[in-house]
Formats: sequence, C-alpha cells, structure tokens
Amino acid sequence: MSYQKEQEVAELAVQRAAILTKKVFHEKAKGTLSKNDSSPVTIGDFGAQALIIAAIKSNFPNDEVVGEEEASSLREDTNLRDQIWELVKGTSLSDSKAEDILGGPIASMYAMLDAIDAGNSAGGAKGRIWALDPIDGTKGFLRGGQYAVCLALMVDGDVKVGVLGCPNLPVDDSVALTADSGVDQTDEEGKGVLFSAVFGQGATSRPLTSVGMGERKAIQMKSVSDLSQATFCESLEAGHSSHSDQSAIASKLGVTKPSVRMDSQAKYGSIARGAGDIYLRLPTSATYREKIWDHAAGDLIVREAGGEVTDSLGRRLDFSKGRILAENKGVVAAPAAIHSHVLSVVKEVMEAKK
Ligand SMILES: Nc1ncnc2c1ncn2[C@@H]1O[C@H](COP(=O)(O)O)[C@@H](O)[C@H]1OP(=O)(O)O
Ligand SMILES: [Mg+2]
Ligand SMILES: [Mg+2]
Ligand SMILES: [Mg+2]
Repeated sequence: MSYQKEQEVAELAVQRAAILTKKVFHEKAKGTLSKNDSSPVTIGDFGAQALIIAAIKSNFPNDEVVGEEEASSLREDTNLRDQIWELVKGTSLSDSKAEDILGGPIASMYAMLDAIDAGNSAGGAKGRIWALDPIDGTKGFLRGGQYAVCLALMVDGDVKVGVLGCPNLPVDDSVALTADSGVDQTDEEGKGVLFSAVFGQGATSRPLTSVGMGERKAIQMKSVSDLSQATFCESLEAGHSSHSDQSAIASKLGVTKPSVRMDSQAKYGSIARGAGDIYLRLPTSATYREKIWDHAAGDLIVREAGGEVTDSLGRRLDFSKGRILAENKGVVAAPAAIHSHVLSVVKEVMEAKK
C-alpha cells in the first residue's frame, strides 16, 4: 500500500491543528485544566484533537482513533467548552482545496465534543487505528518551549504513516540543536516544520505552513563517526525520564557535549533530520507505561530516516498492546549503525543499578 491519501490527510490535519495551537501558544490565558493524573491540558489540546479527529472521520469513517484527550470535563464546564468552540470554528487552512480535503468545518459544538470523544479506541493488533497526541509536551507548550502535534496510522499494530508538526523547531533541517533549542521559543522567525513518513518510503520534512509537496525534502539521520561529538536529547522534565541514568550512559559512551533538553516528540524529529544524534528515555518509575501516542509517529520517522528505535532492553516498540506500550520500558533511538553499541551501554548502566 502506498498510503498516499492517508499521508495527505494526516499532514493537512496536523497542519490545520497547529494553526489553532499557535493561536493559543501566543495567548497568556491558555485555559489550563489539571487532569486526574495531575498532568495539564489546555484549550489547545482539546481544540486540536477535535479538528484532527473530524478530518480523519470525514475521510476514513471506519477507522478508529486512540486520542489522548476526552471531553467529559467540557460537557460540564460550559465556559471552557465555548472558548474551545470559538477557536475551532475560527480555524481553517487558507488553501480552500486543502480545507475541503479535511471535510471543511465541524458542524456544531456538539459535533466537536463527539469528535473529541471519538478518540476512545482501546487500540490493539487488528485493523486501522490512528494514534493522536494533539499537543505532545503540554508542559513545554505552557512554558513557551517545544511541543508537537502528533498523528500516526497503525495497521494491524504496525505504524504505517507518521506525522509530527513542530511549530517551534527551525524549518531548516541543517540547523543543529543547541542547549537552548528546548527553551523560550516564543519568537516565530524561521520556525515551524512538519515531519512525515510512510513505512518503506523514507522520511521527509517541509515547512509547516506550506501546502502540498513542493518544498518536501528527504531527511536522514547523521552518521556518527565520533561519539565524543554526538548530541543527545532527553526530556526537559526530570519526572519523565531519568536524567541521572541518561547522563551516566552518555558519559560511558564518551559523549562530551551537554544533553539538549526539550519537550515532546520534537526530539524524534530532530534526530531524524540530523540536528541531533541520540534520544534516550530511561524510566523514572517501575510502573509508568509509555502511551502509544507519545511515540508512534516519532518511531516511524526515525526508522525511515535510517535510525533504530528500541526500548531499554532492545525490544522494538510494540504498538499493538492497546493504548499503552505495555511490553516496553524506556526508549533508545539512534542511527542504525551505532544503535547496538548505544544499547549495550544502556544495558550495562541499568544492570549496574540493580
Ligand atoms: N512518569 C512519566 N514517565 C514518562 N513519561 C511521562 C511520565 N509522565 C508523563 N509522561 C509523558 O511524557 C510526555 C512528554 O514527554 P517529554 O518529557 O519527552 O516531553 C507527555 O506526553 C507525558 O504524558 P502526559 O500527557 O500524561 O503529560
Ligand atoms: Mg504526549
Ligand atoms: Mg498531549
Ligand atoms: Mg498530556
């Protein structure tokens, strides 16, 4: 399968949702709520989920969606609901043909709430299921840092299409990550990139604002001949991955540069285009299980750009186990040529802790 239509819809849907998230990013009041697990959610997360699911359902009505958010709190909080509806109503692609492909505007506020709730698939190993994180890195989004709009299509448990919209990364693939890439990205000049991949067809990037295939460029991971010069990325939030384990691994690998700390799957996109080299995510808790929407698009984009992605024990990420990566612990993403070396050092450091 070429998945051409799926890729087109996914790219345009992510692009449209990013118009909405950018509006919210520049507003002081982001309509933030705290979820049951005490993580934040904003009007941007809800609005982006509604727009993306509406576009998927308009094109592929029988497909299921595993989306991070759900609308129960909005059905009670009419003020917040109205704010989101205003945003969603006012967001469209400027190219009317592209907007038509997405099915045009959502019909009503109730249709918007239903679209958000249609992200309730249990996931699994059968059929066509989309994994959606409307804003990945909500904490980064609130801080003025990196975040990503993430969408992937899985067929029978395997990721076939992956799209990441990163409004605060440079458009230019050749801009290397620096220590401040993950912080204070409120200046929009030259920013906004869309990464995209289809299984077996390679990975690409293009400006998040352009419509169509014109400015699409193939991306590749950088080949790393000298680990001392490698750039490794990790979460900015110390609660999301173990900075101490990651620093022990990096120093054993001979990495000399300080890590680049940034929120969201922007890390996967950055290493896929060679702006960085390695992404390490070692667990901070024995019980946390990663969510499929936090990894599906990034996993495919990195693998299609010449990388390898496994967990800390060397197992491929298994997206067929439901809404979470039930059979995986942590993430190790690196160029294929050095992945097994990186993994052996990860295992050594983790063994030594026992
Ligand atoms: N204890 C944890 N370990 C790993 N990831 C976590 C943990 N708690 C939350 N997350 C998730 O990490 C993702 C962000 O990763 P990063 O740090 O790379 O930006 C978020 O989607 C967040 O989920 P949530 O949406 O529940 O906040
Ligand atoms: Mg996330
Ligand atoms: Mg999210
Ligand atoms: Mg969240």
